[in-house]
Formats: sequence, structure tokens, C-alpha cells
Amino acid sequence: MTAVIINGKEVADKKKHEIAQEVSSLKGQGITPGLVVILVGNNHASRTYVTNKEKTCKELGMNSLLIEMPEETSEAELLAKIEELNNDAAIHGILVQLPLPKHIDETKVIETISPLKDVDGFHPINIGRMMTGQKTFLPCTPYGIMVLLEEYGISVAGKHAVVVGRSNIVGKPVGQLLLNQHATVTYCHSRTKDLAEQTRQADILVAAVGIPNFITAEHVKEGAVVIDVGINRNEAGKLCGDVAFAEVSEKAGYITPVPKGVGPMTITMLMYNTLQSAKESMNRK
Ligand SMILES: Nc1nc(=O)c2c([nH]1)NC[C@@H]1CN(c3ccc(C(=O)N[C@@H](CCC(=O)O)C(=O)O)cc3)C=[N+]21
Repeated sequence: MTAVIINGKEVADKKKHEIAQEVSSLKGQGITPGLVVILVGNNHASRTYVTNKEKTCKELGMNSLLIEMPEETSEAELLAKIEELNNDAAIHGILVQLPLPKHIDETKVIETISPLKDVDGFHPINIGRMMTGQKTFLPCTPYGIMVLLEEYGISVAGKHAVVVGRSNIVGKPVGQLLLNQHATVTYCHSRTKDLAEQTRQADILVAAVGIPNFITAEHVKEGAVVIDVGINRNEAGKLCGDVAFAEVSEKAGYITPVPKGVGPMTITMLMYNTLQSAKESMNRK
């Protein structure tokens, strides 16, 4: 089988167009969605994503504010900045780029962001709401994956989904969203015995490990849907995922490439969440 390549860039462009239209109508009602991105220190990889987020905000007619704080910023200073933004009515979304310098407690930072402005969907209140299937901000990468499946007409109910990786930002929540859509979900991780035996059961396989070429053809059932969440750099400095694309795309039914797969959807869902936040702020007035 030769896999259908899921074009994340194309789906992202379509969704962004819809978001831009809504932003424009919201502006007519006197409100412009505003996103703040806080970058602490100068992690090079973080900077490209941040630039991308700013560019997309502008494209969609939203306000974007980048706050750069030096590496030496204390935890107290960062928390004070977040409190200030929590109380700023012009700001609808607050994203603190992760990872943070080691002297800052990420959990504390995430818990300080108002759940009403937590467009990353990382606050424990929003995670709890997601788990119980209530309406809330969904984490952007998992949400983007669900939108890709929907756009390609891939049904989830009753399917066996296997998630490799159990991070708080991708692995755990994507498994939860798949479960909410009635999949049977298996989580695999570094302590899993005989990984390939597990992954070969997957109708839908999500790779969120952070190791290039970790998932090979032997891990994949013929015709499976393979979602690659990895963002790695190979020896040549080229962006690559967790899946050995050439060999797996000969066996899978559907596959997401890296780049132009899941990545563009992540930023798009961030914009979507920011738009929803702005709309909800109007309803509270
Ligand atoms: N609080 C927080 N929220 C995040 O959402 C967050 C974060 N911290 N820290 C870093 C990761 C990484 N991340 C990406 C977003 C888009 C692309 C993306 O658009 N990738 C393009 C290519 C970009 C390129 O060429 O470098 C693609 O896959 O086609 C990648 C990675 C969000 N993150």
C-alpha cells in the first residue's frame, strides 16, 4: 500500500482562512483578539516557533505581543508579569513558551495563567475539563491532530489507537481526545515491553517520542493511519519526525509528513483558541 500523505499545511491554510473571517467580524463588533507570547531566555529553537506565531497572528488580523525576558529572570518576576496580563482586558491568550530555564518551576507558571486565557490548554483546570469531556481550551497539537483526522474523513470510534509517548503536552492529551471520540487507546512509553507488538495493533498510530526514525515499517500494520508529532533535526540539520517516512509510507494507509504535517496545525489551533477566548470575553461583559 502507498499511503495518502496528509497535507497539514493545506488544512491549516483552510482553517486559518475561516479564523481570519471570524476575526474580521469580531473586529466589526469592536474587539480584536490578542495573544501574548512570553519567551524567557534565548533558546534558538523556541525563537523560530515564536516568530511563526507572531507572523500567523498578523496574517489573521489578530494583535500579537511578544514579551522577551532575559534568561536570568526570576520566577517571581515571571509570575508577576503573568498576573498583570491576566488582568489586561485586551489580552485573550497567554502563552509562555516551554521549556523554561531550570530555575523556574513550570507547573507554578502554568497554574498562574488564568484558565480563561490558557490558550495552550495546559492549566490543570482545563486538562480536567478535557478529561471529563467539557467544553474548554484543548491543547493545540492534540486538537490539530483531531482536526486532521476529521478533515480526511478518518473515523475514530471503535478504532484501536496506540500513542507512543506520554508527555503532558502531546502524548497524554492526544490519547484522551481519541478516547473522548470512542477509540480504544493504548499508551506506550520507554518502559513498554515489546513496543512493536503493541504498535502493530494500531489502526491509528501516534508517534510523539522525539527520536528520529524511531518508528519503522516493522512497527506499523498494513493500512494504518500514522501521525508523526516529532520535531527533530537530523545530522544535516534538516527537520524530521519520529517516523522513518520512506519505508512507513509504503505500508501505511495515511501518514503525516514532517514538516507540513502536524506542525502547521498546532499554530492554527492556537489562533483558534485565542479567537474563542476573545468571543467568550464578550459574552462575560
Ligand atoms: N507553551 C508552548 N506551547 C507550544 O505550543 C509550544 C511550546 N510551548 N514550545 C515549543 C513547542 C513546539 N511547537 C511547534 C509549533 C509549530 C511548529 C511548526 O509549525 N512546524 C512547521 C515547520 C517549522 C520549521 O520549518 O521550523 C512544520 O512542521 O511544518 C513546530 C513546533 C509549539 N510548541
